[in-house]
Amino acid sequence: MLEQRIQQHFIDSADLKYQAAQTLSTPIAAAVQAMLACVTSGGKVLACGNGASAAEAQQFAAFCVAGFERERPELAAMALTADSTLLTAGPGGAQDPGSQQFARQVRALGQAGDLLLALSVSGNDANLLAATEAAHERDMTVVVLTGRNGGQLGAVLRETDVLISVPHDRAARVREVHALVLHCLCDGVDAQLLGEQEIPL
Ligand SMILES: O=C(CO)[C@@H](O)[C@H](O)[C@H](O)[C@H](O)COP(=O)(O)O
Repeated sequence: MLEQRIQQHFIDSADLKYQAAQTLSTPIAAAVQAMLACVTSGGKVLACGNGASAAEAQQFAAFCVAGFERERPELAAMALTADSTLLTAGPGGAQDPGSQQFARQVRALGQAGDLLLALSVSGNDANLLAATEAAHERDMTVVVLTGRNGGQLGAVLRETDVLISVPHDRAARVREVHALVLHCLCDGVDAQLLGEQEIPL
C-alpha cells in the first residue's frame, strides 16, 4: 500500500539519522572548525558535486552568502556547478569522460587557505577526484561528504582534510543525511561566529 511505503521512507530516514548522529558529529565538528578557519582568515569555500549533489552544493553556497537561519555578514562561498557555459566547454567539458571543469575552476580560483567541499554518494566521480587533486595543489583543505566508506575520494584525503561518510548504501538516504550535514555546518559556523542562541521559529 502506498501510504505504508511512504511511512517506511520516513522511518528509514529517521533511523539512519538517529544512528549517524553520534558517529558523524565528530567529523562534522571538524568540518565546522575547518570552515571557520577558512572564512575568518579571508578564505573562501568552493563547493561541487554531480546531479543531485550539485543542487546541494549550490544550496550550501547560497546559505553561506545569503544566510542560513540568522543574520550575519556574508561568508565567501561559491558553487562550481552553476556555470553551464564553462561546464560544457571543451576540451575536458561535460562531453568528455572525467570532466576537468571543477578542477580547472579550483586551479583558477583556489588559494592556500581556501576550502573545497565535495559531495558524492559513491565517492568515485573522476571530476571530483580531479578537483580534490587540484585543491591539494593549491594547499586547500578538502571536506568530502560521501556514502558508506568514502570511496576513492575518501582514500586520497590528507590528514588535515575531513571525510564525512554516511553509513548507508541507498543514494536517497545518503543525500537526505548530506542535506542535514550541510545544515549542521551552517548552524555550527553561525554559532561559533555569533554565539549560541535559540533560533526563533
Ligand atoms: O543525482 C542524480 C539524479 O538526480 C544521479 O543520477 C547523479 O547524477 C549520479 O548519481 C552522479 O553520477 C553522481 O553520483 P555520486 O557522485 O553521487 O555517486
